[in-house]
Amino acid sequence: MSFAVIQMVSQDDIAANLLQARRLLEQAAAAGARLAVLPENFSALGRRDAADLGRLEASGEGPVLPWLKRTARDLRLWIVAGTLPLPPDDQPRGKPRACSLLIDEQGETVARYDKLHLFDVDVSDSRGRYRESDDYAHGEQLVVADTPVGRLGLTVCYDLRFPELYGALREAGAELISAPSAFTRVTGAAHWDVLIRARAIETQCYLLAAAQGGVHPGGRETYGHTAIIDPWGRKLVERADGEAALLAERDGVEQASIRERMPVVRHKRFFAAAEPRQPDVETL
Ligand SMILES: O=C(O)CNC(=O)[C@H](CS)NC(=O)CCC(=O)C(=O)O
Repeated sequence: MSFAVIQMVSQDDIAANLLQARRLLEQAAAAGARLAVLPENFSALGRRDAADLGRLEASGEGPVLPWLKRTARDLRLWIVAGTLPLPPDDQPRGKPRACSLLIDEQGETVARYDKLHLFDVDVSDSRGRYRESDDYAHGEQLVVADTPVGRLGLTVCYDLRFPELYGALREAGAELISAPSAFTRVTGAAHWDVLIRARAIETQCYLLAAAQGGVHPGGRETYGHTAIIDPWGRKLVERADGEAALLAERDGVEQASIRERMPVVRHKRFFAAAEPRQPDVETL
């Protein structure tokens, strides 16, 4: 049972990004992938109109959700739709979440994960001030779902720095974890490789790390290095930058053997809170 990670160099033109994504998903499906992970903000990168885009999609008039449905069905492929801005289901006019949808091969949405940790960070480079929370609100729960390649835990990008989330996904039964990303060049060069391998090793899961890799509008550069890491921490595939569809296969027997021979879940002595903490109360 193989799965794919897709690397893109998304721009601010949604139609062009969807064409690029379609080509890469076709390659993945033709090579035999049953599930493919798109990168963070695959459909639009470098725009500041997340609220408008999210409301448009929620109203059913947006371009991305119907495209996802159609593509999954045409290619008979499960898709982890990187991220796209979407308001909460029960507040169609609310602030968008950075939302990672899991679409099945019939085109139905079977899970929705809203990015828990928002990237409000001053990176030490010339243009490096990021305030994701200006445009997005954070999510509030963990999400795992069953897929044909195994039980999947969903995460996004900056989440990679919060191992408690990954530990909780493992305890919720995850066998694979998706991490669609758009790491900055600077932080990626310093930390990406260690973060994705550490999350795979400590959870004994396959890490499906699908990244943006190249130059985007405004000269912003992402680190790329899309990869699949196996539960022993081996890098099965990797691409430094540019468009790519990379495949690997799950070895469930080996994964079970690693978990049995090194039963870290049973050895655990410190426990993080089971639920993410509630949204911060605004104080003056
Ligand atoms: O804003 C967009 O257009 C796309 N979204 C992103 O790039 C997101 C939020 S700004 N990036 C990250 O989370 C980078 C994390 C990172 O680089 C790190 O943890 O070091």
